[in-house]
Amino acid sequence: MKLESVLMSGPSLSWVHARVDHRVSSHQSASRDVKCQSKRTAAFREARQQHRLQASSSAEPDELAEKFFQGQYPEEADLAGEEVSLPDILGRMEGAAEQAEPAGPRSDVNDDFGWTQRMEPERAYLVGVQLKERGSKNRFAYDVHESLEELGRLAATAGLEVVGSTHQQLEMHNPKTYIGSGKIQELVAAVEESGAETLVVDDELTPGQLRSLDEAFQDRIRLCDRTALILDIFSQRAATREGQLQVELAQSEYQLPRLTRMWSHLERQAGGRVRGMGEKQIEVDKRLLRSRISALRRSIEDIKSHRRHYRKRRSQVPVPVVALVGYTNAGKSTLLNQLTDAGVLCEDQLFATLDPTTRRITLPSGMQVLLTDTVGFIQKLPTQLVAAFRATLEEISDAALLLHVVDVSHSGAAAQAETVKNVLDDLEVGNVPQLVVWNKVDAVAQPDVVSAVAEERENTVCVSAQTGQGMHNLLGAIEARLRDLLVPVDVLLPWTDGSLQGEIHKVGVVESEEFLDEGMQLSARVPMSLASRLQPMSVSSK
Ligand SMILES: Nc1nc2c(ncn2[C@@H]2O[C@H](COP(=O)(O)OP(=O)(O)OP(=O)(O)O)[C@@H](O)[C@H]2O)c(=O)[nH]1
Ligand SMILES: [Mg+2]
Repeated sequence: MKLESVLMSGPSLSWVHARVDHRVSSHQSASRDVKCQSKRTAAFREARQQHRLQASSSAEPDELAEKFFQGQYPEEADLAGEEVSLPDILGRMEGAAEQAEPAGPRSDVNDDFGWTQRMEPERAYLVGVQLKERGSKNRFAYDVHESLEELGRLAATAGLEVVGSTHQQLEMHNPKTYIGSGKIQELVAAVEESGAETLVVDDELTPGQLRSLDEAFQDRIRLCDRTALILDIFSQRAATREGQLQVELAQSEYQLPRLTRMWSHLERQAGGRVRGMGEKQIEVDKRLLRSRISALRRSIEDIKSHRRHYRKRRSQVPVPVVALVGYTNAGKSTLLNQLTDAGVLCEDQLFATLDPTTRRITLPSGMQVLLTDTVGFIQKLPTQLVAAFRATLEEISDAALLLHVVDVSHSGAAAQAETVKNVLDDLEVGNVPQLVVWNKVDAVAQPDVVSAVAEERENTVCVSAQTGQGMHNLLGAIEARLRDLLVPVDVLLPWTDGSLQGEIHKVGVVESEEFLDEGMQLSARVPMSLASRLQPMSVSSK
């Protein structure tokens, strides 16, 4: 009943997601990063209210709420009528929590509700796997050190403090335990020694791997994988309604196969006396989560059709769209700001931009284009997010040209560019024409050499979005590329064929339109493929 109300209440679902990860070592979970505080405070308020209604007389509502908040679920109240009483479960949990409480005092603060939360960031330990090279396919494979460094930046963005890391070289990820089973005890010891409360794994774990690692750590730490971390960052940052819905959908899909964890631990704590309850509850939760997923899909579809309508109107204005795409932190927003007065937030942080901003710019000849900033990509991008952002990235598929921004000063620039290429292919926009922008040329050791290499390559320009170097060149290149892509046509479209007119507006630049008795006469610049289809209607060929 409670979970249902939480699930249906939308925004707090990310809190449910957090709860899935909560351990019985609940005093540790109280140290979750402060960024989550507002969501958690809301959850707490709700919990407390519900407890006032539900709690048995044997426990103070506040005490119950605090336990609930620390990952000791309020639904336990629902179990009261079953084989084990609520105070019994709470007592057992209390024992477990005491045992698990980390040694040493840490500074705590009181919030409005009188419960305590530590201000220090949660400490995280990172673990990754270096897959052994297998043939030329891995030409752009990420080095595990780079990947862990990136994971550390993601962790920091999410508000964690990295206290250590390790990796292992393997032919493939161990399907049961992620790292080699022989390495696990070593990892457990290293994590314990580091004092970390969270283990962050550099890949997406399968539900089975998650379970095995959980068991190896005996629920003493919070486990988090790269996907959960990225989803968490997205949920903290999504600003528009659509962005929030998309992230929530991605999180729900991620949680669905992993729900077992939150109930199996309850069974363990109750010493098996509530066996069967967990399973029953998992089924209920899964059903609720599935219906939430359907509701989210419907809401997103509604917004999408609104946007389609808006884009249709916009496409009637003959201004081509140029979309900035690239790896996260490549400098896309800085470039947009340099070319316009958009004032978009640029930060030396991953995923600074989640929601697209569009501005009009004028090219040297006076031709106008719309420049759109988009969300950055990252290696091992969660599949749920690729799917979720397919809608937002429709903007990209409508673009006449993609500016692929590459941070050329980054040691992994080639691998990052390859990742972007693969994601664009996944999104089925790999064949939209592109101009490659090598950014941050001010930060490379030999800018002249880099510029010379860029000049030799097709469709590549070198710039510094920060200093403004190369901007004039870039604008010229955008214009040349757009003109290249469009060919002039003069056509007479019969009134019986209305759809072609819309298509010309959508993908080309209309220069003039005249309504005649026989049809519409139109001068435009359109892509080559459309120009050849329009050939039979060409005025000059009549
Ligand atoms: N040295 C140097 N730094 C740059 C340049 N362009 C951007 N940066 C810095 O790189 C960091 C990331 O820039 P953003 O513009 O936020 O990058 P982004 O591609 O929009 O990143 P996301 O929105 O996270 O995907 C910021 O700290 C910028 O100041 C450049 O030309 N030179
Ligand atoms: Mg940005």
